[in-house]
Amino acid sequence: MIYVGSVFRRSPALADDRSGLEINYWESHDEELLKAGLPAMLRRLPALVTAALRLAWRASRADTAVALGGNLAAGAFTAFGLLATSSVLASLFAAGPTPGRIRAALPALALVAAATGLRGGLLAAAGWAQARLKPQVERQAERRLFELSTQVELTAFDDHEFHNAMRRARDNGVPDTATVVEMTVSVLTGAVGLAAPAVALGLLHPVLMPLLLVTAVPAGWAALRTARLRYAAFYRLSAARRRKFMLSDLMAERQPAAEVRAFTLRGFLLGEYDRVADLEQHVQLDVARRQAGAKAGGDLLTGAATVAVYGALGGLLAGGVIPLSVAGAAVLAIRSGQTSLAASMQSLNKLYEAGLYFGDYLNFLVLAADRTPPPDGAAPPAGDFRRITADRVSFRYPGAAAPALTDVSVTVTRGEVIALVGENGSGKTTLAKLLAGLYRPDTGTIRWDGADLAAMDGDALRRRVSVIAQDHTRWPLTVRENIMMGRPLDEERLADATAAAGADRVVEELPDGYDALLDRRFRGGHDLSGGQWQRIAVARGFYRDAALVIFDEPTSALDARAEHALFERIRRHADGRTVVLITHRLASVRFADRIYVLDHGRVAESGTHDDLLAAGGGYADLYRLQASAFRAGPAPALRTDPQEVA
Ligand SMILES: Nc1ncnc2c1ncn2[C@@H]1O[C@H](COP(=O)(O)OP(=O)(O)OP(=O)(O)O)[C@@H](O)[C@H]1O
Repeated sequence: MIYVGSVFRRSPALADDRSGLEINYWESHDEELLKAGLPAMLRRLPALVTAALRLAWRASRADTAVALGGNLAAGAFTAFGLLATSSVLASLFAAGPTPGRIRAALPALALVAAATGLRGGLLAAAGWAQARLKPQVERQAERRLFELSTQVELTAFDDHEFHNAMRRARDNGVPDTATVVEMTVSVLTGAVGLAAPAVALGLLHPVLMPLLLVTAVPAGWAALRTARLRYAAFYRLSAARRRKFMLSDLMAERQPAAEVRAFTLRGFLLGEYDRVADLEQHVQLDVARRQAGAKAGGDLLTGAATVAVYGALGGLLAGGVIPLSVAGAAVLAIRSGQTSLAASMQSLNKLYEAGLYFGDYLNFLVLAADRTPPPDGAAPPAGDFRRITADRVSFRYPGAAAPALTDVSVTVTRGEVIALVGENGSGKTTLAKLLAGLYRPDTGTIRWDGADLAAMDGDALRRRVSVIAQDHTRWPLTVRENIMMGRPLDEERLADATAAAGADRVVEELPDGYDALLDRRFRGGHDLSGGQWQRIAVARGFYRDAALVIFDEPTSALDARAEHALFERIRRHADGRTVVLITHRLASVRFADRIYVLDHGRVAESGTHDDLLAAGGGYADLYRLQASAFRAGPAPALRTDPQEVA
């Protein structure tokens, strides 16, 4: 079981039903983050703001400068406008006839109007720059993620921790990267919007400044508490949400639709859905209740603080500490400050929350960089290789209890056809992937003409190898793109590869030929049968101009005629390439130059077909069993003792 329970510690009655859908064990360190208090959160902010500004700067210097500069300048005009307002009020409240007082107030009034207009213009420019930043930052973050996800070593995808980190970074981290930048600018805007009236109040009378700040504490506490609760819920549900996505795919996607019906899985799947949805609902209701409590508490305290501030202002006025014009300007400044404060608290709330997801994104970048092979790998030997050797190679998948390969040694000489046979799970595919440089051995070495694969540039090596995987991908692309696989178009080679794989008839029968889109989810898309798809996959292998071609069960879905034609082509070394062939059809490997029989991750036997038959081991046993299927009479019993077979 991957998941361990924790939320039900508080509600044991639900434990039986919902266990297995809880927080993942590798997320336990994040709980520390959730428990962090307000000071810890505020301590986190400078790092967040710095990282966000760096990202924004890299995405667009001009937009970052305008967004920040515009807001700062607008803040200065706010303070200036408030001071000018105080002057206006002082003129209006002065003694004398009304027309004279109005005339005296006009210059200050003009300044207020100019400051307001300029502030509006600056805020509009800053807002536009902020809006332009968002897509640029998101694109940059997403591209970086895809650069790394397509570059990390293949074993990273077998590692649950990495996989989960990648999902979190992709699903939440990337969108929240833009939010972090957006909210950072908003928080800075809010801070300037708060600082401007604070400065204006300080200039009007020093005692007024602290009054504004009194209202900040309760609103800030409520906003941050709400964000923490929401984040806690996200973490508690991350495994459940993934399960729900999987269930959604199983119940509403085309591919499994037939099996859902054939196996009458509907009830089972809906039951699973209810189990996950129950947990989700339980956690969400719990969070909503606690968020409502936090908000109500925050509102109550903010209200009390506001009453206290206005009371204090009244007291100062009554005591003659400040004149009426200053009190009037102070009311406007406090109003303006409170509006900015509310906005910046909301932004702070969002920034903190998005910052946690953004932290996931940053963590993923570090994890992925650790798992990316160094870029300074050596080039594979020039020209065709003469020999590939695997020497006492062992390999264990991440988290697997037993090694998939132990002390395996094989040799592949140029131009040979090498067959890997053995029972299910004996390690054939794993060995083929190691030979192709997709995995690196834990111990032992694989060499191309003496050059160690471990020190070689992975991409350069893989350009020389063609792997037709057993579970090949059905790319939602056109037939042509499915065969070319990113290589440049060469019409003659395309026609050859298609014919060699027996895919020419498939292409002929499609109304759009090579241009047919192989995905029924799109308009005009087509689907192929399993065997037709396999022919396309084999054509892909032939199209690639590779020195080594690895066919992993290339004929499992082919009809007898196509299978025969393909093996004939491989047997005749039609294109002079070296082939590693994995198959369970022993009749088809008789012609191989050498056969390796794998058993529980070890090489149990090796040699030519005749050698192995003469040795009378497991291969001979299985071969006779398969051959008997085409003869009349009962199948021979499988013998476990090789001596007996001989
Ligand atoms: N991604 C993986 N993570 C963990 N274990 C794996 C993974 N892939 C394969 N294994 C395990 O490694 C062992 C060898 O698997 P491999 O796919 O190489 O066998 P195979 O001989 O190709 O089998 P088959 O004939 O069924 O294709 C098996 O025990 C399998 O369960």
